[in-house]
Amino acid sequence: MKHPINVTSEIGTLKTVLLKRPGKEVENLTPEYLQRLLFDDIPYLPIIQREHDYFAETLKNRGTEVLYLEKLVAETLSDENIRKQFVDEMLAESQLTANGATAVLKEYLLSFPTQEMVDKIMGGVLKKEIDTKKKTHLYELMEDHYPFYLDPMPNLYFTRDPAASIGSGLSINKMREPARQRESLFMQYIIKYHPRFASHDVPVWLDRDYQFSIEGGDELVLNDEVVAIGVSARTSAKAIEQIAINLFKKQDSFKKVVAVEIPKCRAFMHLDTVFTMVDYDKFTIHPEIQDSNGQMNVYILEKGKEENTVSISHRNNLQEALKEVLGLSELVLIPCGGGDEIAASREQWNDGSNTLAIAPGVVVTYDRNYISNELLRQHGIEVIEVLSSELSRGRGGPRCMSMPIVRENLK
Ligand SMILES: NC(=[NH2+])NCCC[C@H](N)C(=O)O
Repeated sequence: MKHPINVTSEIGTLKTVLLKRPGKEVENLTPEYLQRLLFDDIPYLPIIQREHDYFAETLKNRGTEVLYLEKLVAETLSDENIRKQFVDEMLAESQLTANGATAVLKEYLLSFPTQEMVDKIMGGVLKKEIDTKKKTHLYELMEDHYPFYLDPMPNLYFTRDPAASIGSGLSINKMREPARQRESLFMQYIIKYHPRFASHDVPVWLDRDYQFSIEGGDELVLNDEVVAIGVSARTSAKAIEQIAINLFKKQDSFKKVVAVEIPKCRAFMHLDTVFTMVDYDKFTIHPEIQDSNGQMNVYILEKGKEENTVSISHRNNLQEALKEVLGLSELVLIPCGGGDEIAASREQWNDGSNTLAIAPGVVVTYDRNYISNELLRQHGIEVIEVLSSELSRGRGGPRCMSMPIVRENLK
């Protein structure tokens, strides 16, 4: 059987992708906790699901196999021992909001059929769901207005971030924000126990127990030798250096990691919110990541002379650095919003630069970013638009909502 993971570029024809259909977790958002849960508004569930289904259909119509995270997790947990072990680990990481709740919650969760249990863990567990028994302890009698035992995970539909496919392996990410840290546990179990992956010895370039954060929105596989990684609000320089060391050391063909420093702010949380690859020699860019002279900090990491080291060199122009590492004489950066100040910030905010390439020169984008979309078309890119009123409220676009598992290699 073929190796289950193969991603040697950002643009090779997308064969298999992982999505998560938004569910109850999105309805468990309330204004009070929006910020902490990394949302700016509450999506309307039936519409966000319709939009997400449309996105999935669009990919299927182009021949992509769509896998759903929630289904893979349920399949992974079909063995009773693994199921129990998973629940234990999930509860241990969930910083339960009431002492002594762990045992009750475990019993409660395990009482459901596996798919329902998975949906519940993802959706969140309200205290009122299980607070039926008589209260005997002091802490149980105390008024506590926090509604959840288990917080919902509304960011799960951004499957790009908790893990990232690179070559034949992946990084299973230590995520930066507490609201998202549990998300990568799902992938750890899938890789270890799901029949599609378990028997293949999938290399893990960096694991979720690594101390410093990294997120998939920052990890861009430019080709089979070069990976670009954003140094961002979510991804640390330390994790980038470590994954570079691991990539150069283990198999596969990777020779260079390009660390691209971007401003650390909410609107630009990951590299893919300001920079994505759309063709062999074309990228989207949000102009604001460069200074007034068009410069920014870019570092090229290569295998060092000593074992477990990298050699690092600095560049200050992204376009030139990309030409250098990709061996191109010409390379186009297509500005989000056409470079117009207002349109650029509005469309960047709604993920106008966050394109998902499904083949070289073919991208999926949000319909609302009409200026950026038009500009992409003028550059010869085929743009397939998807619905975006509710999906965009979570601050992520088509690239973040998809985790490629298999892409065709570039010729
Ligand atoms: N790769 C990305 N750009 N992901 C966007 C994730 C958005 C999500 N609300 C978060 O704040 O984490």
